[in-house]
This record gives sequence, C-alpha cells and structure tokens, in this order.
Amino acid sequence: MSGRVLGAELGEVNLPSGPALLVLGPVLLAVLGLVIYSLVDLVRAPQVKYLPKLAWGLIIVIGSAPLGAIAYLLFGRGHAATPERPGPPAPVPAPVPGPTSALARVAVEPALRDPILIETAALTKDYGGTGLFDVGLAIPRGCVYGLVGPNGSGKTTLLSILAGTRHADRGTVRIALPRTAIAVCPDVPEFDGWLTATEAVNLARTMIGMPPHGDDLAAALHTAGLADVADRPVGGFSRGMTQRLGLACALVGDPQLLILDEPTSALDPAGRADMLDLIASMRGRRTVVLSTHILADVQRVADEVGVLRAGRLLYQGPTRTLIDTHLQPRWQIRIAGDTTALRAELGRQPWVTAVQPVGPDALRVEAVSIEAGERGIPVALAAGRERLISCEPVAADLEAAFLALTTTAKEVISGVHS
Ligand SMILES: Nc1ncnc2c1ncn2[C@@H]1O[C@H](COP(=O)(O)OP(=O)(O)OP(=O)(O)O)[C@@H](O)[C@H]1O
Repeated sequence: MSGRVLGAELGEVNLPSGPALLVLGPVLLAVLGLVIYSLVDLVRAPQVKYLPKLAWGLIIVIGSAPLGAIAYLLFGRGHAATPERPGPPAPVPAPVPGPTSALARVAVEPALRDPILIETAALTKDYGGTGLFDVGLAIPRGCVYGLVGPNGSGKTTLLSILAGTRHADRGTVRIALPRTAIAVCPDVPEFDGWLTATEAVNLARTMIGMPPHGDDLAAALHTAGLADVADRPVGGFSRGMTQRLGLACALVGDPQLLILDEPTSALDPAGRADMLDLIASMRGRRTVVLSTHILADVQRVADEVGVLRAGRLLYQGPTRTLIDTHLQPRWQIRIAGDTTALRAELGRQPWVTAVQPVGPDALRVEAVSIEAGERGIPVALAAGRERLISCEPVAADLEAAFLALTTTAKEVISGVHS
C-alpha cells in the first residue's frame, strides 16, 4: 500500500486533523487511560462484584469505550461482602525518633515504681572542648543527690539538660516521672519587681496549670521562710530572699522531683542551715537533685553524690562510700595516763609517718597505710603495757575525699549504682 493510497483511506474515515486533533487528543488519551486503569484494577482485585472477572474484562475492552470501563468502576469494583474474621491487634508502632534524634532525647515517663528515677547515658554537651562528656547518671528515687565539682565542671549544664532547658548533643536522659511532677529552681531566679511574693508564687502556680489562690500558696511561702513578707513587692528582696522565693515557687505544685542549682549560694549561715534542713526533710517524700560547691552542705544532706571534673563524672554513689574510700590512715588513740612513752614508741616505728598529742591523754597517729596502722598500733600499745581507752580511725570529710578524687582520679569510680 502506497503512502498516497493510505492517505486517501485515512481521508475516507475522516480522522480529525489540525485544531480538532488538538482538542480531541487529550480526550482520547483520557479514555485510553481509563480503560487501562480499569483493566489493571480488575487484574489486581482479589474479588469483583456481580459478574466473573472475565466478563468484566470483556465489557471493559469491548464495551463502547469508555462506558465499559465506567460500568466496571461503578458496579464491578470492590469486594463482595463476606464476613470478616477479626485479625490480631495491630502492632503499636515503635516511637520514631524526631528531628532532634541527633540530640539527647529526654524521656519523661510515669514508671512510678522504678527505683532509679533519673538515668542518663553517654550524655554529652560539647561547647568546643568544655561542657559535659559521656555522663551516665543513676539517681535513686527519694534520695537527696548532691552534684559537686569545681567551677566550670559542668554542673549547671547537666542540671539544665535534666530540667529540659538545654539540649545535649548526644546521649539519653530518662526521668521516670511525668513532666508536671518536676520543678526546677535556678541559683538566682528572676521575678518582676512589682509583684508581691504571693503574686509571684501564684503566677508560678497558674503557669503549671493549677487554679490560682490554692491553699498551698501560703504553705509554700511559709516553708520558704517568707510568710512575713508575703505582701511585699519582690523588687525590694535581697538575693537570699529571692532565692527563697524561687524555692517557694518550685514547691507550689508539690513536685516529686526538685532540681536546685546552688540553692544555698545567696543565703547567710542561718538561712543556709534552714535550707539544708528543709532539703533533708524532703528525703523519701521527693527526690532532690542539687548542685553546690559547698561540700560541707552536701556531706550534711546528700545520701548520694556525683562528682564532676572538667565535664566528666568521676564518682557517683553513696556519699558515705566516697568518704570511706578516701579514709586516711590516721587514728586517734586515748590511753589511761601519760602519753609520753607511747608517743616515743610510736615515733620509732618505720610505718608511722606522724604522731602528735591532741590533749593530755590522746595521740593522733598517721601511718603509711591503713593495714600498717591496724597491725602496728596494737603492738606498740602492748610494748608499753598501756591501758587503752579508745582507738578510732579519723574519717576523712567530703572535702578531703573530693580533693583526693579530683586531683588523682583518671577514671570514673562508681559506688553502688554503676
Ligand atoms: N553557653 C555556653 N557556651 C559556651 N561554653 C559554655 C556555655 N555554658 C557553659 N559553658 C562552659 O562549659 C563549662 C561548664 O559550665 P557550667 O556552667 O555547666 O559549669 P558549672 O560547674 O556549673 O560551673 P560553676 O560552678 O562555675 O557555675 C565551662 O567551661 C563553661 O565555660
């Protein structure tokens, strides 16, 4: 068949050309698409309605396009109604890390019976060489936990991450409490000066979603030692009073976890003692995590301690264990009578590094090691036939233990919660 003849035949069936083709082209394409779509759907459908699949196929293909396809889509498509058996429950999707997955994820959850309230793993905040590095905390529920360390060791950074006010770069934080049960008090809280103390605490109360003017408002002010100045504008408060006001604000919601950054830093000695008594009284009822550089405070109130140096956790565990671990080889010996002969005897011993009187009937003896002292002292007493009244090891205080730890430790030393 020549090209001319083909052209003549096409002309005879009057196929559209020119502008008409431009209009009809998309329509033809749409019809073709509908037919193809219907056929694909028919093939993939597990079941169709009213007719067998083959019959629907013929209708789609042979039925005057696109009516066959439309008829299938309207009537044949879809499963025949068959009773369904209930399947197994849909699995609960695992939580998908959000866009901050590179950052530490702070999970605050109500696992109320978990004995460890706060747990962190590999917590890191790198400001560029300083900050916090690979910190793994384990804070038991109901304890008073003291976070200590030299200036710049990362205490505030760590507390801020626990409080949720700062993001870590890496690591995880798990707090087994609802977020609403956590209260935070910065070292120097700031208030609008025109508010009275009552108004400031009331504001804190409403900010955590509690109705204003509850009974606990006056109680919180009283507990913080501010009952007498409840109606005074806080602009005139001293730093110590402002710190107490911060505590009152933190207490209004009756939190189960109280995070306190340097809670005694602005208080005078009497105020400090009050604050420490208050913190100690919370033991068992709530968990208190406090940071401080006053080691005597920690020794006084904290059952557990975490020691930071240059962003790394050198020790965590019972305060007592830390002190006992750094027990110095030193004893105080009391005898009946004069100590001169015993002092001379001890002074001759190669294991004794120092011996000095501490009163008319007592000596303080330092040895090269605990074992050397424990073996040598009874021998020296026996040699002089002394009548022993008492012989007690002189415990290190937290300050001595802290200094020993922070100047010598290279690795993390854990107490019971490693
Ligand atoms: N926003 C910041 N940007 C850069 N470096 C910071 C930032 N915050 C803290 N640092 C640095 O990180 C280190 C830890 O600071 P952080 O305030 O956590 O320590 P700290 O133990 O609370 O100190 P201090 O006892 O003096 O309050 C310090 O070297 C500090 O300079």
